[in-house]
Amino acid sequence: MTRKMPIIITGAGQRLGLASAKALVAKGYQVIITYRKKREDIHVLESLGVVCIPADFSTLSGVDAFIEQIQNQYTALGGIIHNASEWDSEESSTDTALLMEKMWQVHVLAPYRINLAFETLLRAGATQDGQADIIHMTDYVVEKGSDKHIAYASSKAGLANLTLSFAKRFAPHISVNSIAPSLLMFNHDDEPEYRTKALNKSLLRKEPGEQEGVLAVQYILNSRYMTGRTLSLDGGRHLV
Ligand SMILES: NC(=O)C1=CN([C@@H]2O[C@H](COP(=O)(O)OP(=O)(O)OC[C@H]3O[C@@H](n4cnc5c(N)ncnc54)[C@H](OP(=O)(O)O)[C@@H]3O)[C@@H](O)[C@H]2O)C=CC1
Ligand SMILES: Nc1nc2c(c(=O)[nH]1)N=C([C@H](O)[C@@H](O)CO)CN2
Repeated sequence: MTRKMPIIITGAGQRLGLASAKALVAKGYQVIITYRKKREDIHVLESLGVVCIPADFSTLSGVDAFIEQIQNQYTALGGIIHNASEWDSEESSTDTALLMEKMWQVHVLAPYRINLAFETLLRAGATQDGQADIIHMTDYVVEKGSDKHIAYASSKAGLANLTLSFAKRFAPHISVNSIAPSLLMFNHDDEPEYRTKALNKSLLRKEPGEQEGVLAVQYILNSRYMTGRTLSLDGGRHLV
């Protein structure tokens, strides 16, 4: 059943967020997205009727400005997909304290503050649609850690824990779930040897692409009986 109430996707100017926004619009959803960089694809989304809001969650004031804008413009929400993310490594950082702060700011504080702020809007949306959804984009490394993205992995573990807490707090009208990919899609600058190594980390040895994540989002939005759980998209990596 398609929702009447709008679904927010954060960080949807490219890759998985962009593909998810296009897929939900094609299914008849009202979609709101956030972005930082105004790429050509933002104009494409606007032409499809998507409401595109510039938002930078790297500061508390940036998070609160986004919250205020939504609260001023909407009286109900069908859901929010916390997709915005930075995949920073210790190797690429000169200050590990700032790295940890940055990872927790975007992956934990922003979703935490937004979920609390939007509870009333989501409950109003659930009244209209029968249910509202929060989806946290986490990561396979929540289970296993990462020796090269330590701060990132810890923050995604924090996000995964938010799924458990908000599922309890917002039941029964708002469902809260995680999607935990391992490799979905490479970045354009990933070297061939890195790609080979990453592909060999899973049993299925493939780069599934963004549509694997889109299918998971659609499954959760269509589900009527899933909350506090994680959809793991990892090609059997846990068995390697
Ligand atoms: N790609 C993969 O293989 C995997 C992805 N995931 C998770 O899935 C989700 C989607 O992945 P992917 O599409 O690769 O994500 P991206 O790396 O493309 O990041 C998504 C968007 O997040 C936005 N963003 C980053 N920092 C901030 C910030 N401080 N404030 C607001 N927006 C911000 C960026 O917006 P802009 O470009 O406009 O600056 C970016 O386009 C992410 O949460 C990721 O951690 C997990 C495991 C594997
Ligand atoms: N925000 C992002 N998070 C992650 C990305 C990414 O590109 N952006 N990529 C990965 C990798 O695909 C990793 O799962 C396998 O090498 C992880 N998180």
